[in-house]
Amino acid sequence: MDIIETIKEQIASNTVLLYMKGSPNAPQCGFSARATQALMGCGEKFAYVDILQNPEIRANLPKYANWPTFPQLWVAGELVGGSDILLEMYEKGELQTLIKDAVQKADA
Ligand SMILES: N[C@@H](CCC(=O)N[C@@H](CS)C(=O)NCC(=O)O)C(=O)O
Repeated sequence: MDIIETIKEQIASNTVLLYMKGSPNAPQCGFSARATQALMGCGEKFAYVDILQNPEIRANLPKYANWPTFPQLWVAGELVGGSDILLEMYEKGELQTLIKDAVQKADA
């Protein structure tokens, strides 16, 4: 499958999806570690893709997303942002609401 099709499919089939370096249990970058912590604090399940294991995604997602770096959080098919944005939203309680609402809608 074309790599952009793969990315689209991942985004479409996972309500909460984090593109990151490493895994939630073993993040390989401080930005990915902080994003994971904020997400875990939201209390919902989330999927992840380790871009260190997927060099083609690492090379192509920034262009597709128009977002240059990792981590990238996608919720309900939309890019939310990277670690700075996630932490800011988490502090305000906005990330929790966004994710809970999206998961509820997806389950309905
Ligand atoms: N301010 C960004 C910082 C993220 C960042 O600088 N990520 C770098 C280092 S992990 C990155 O993805 N570089 C491109 C790459 O490694 O492919 C955020 O909030 O997420």
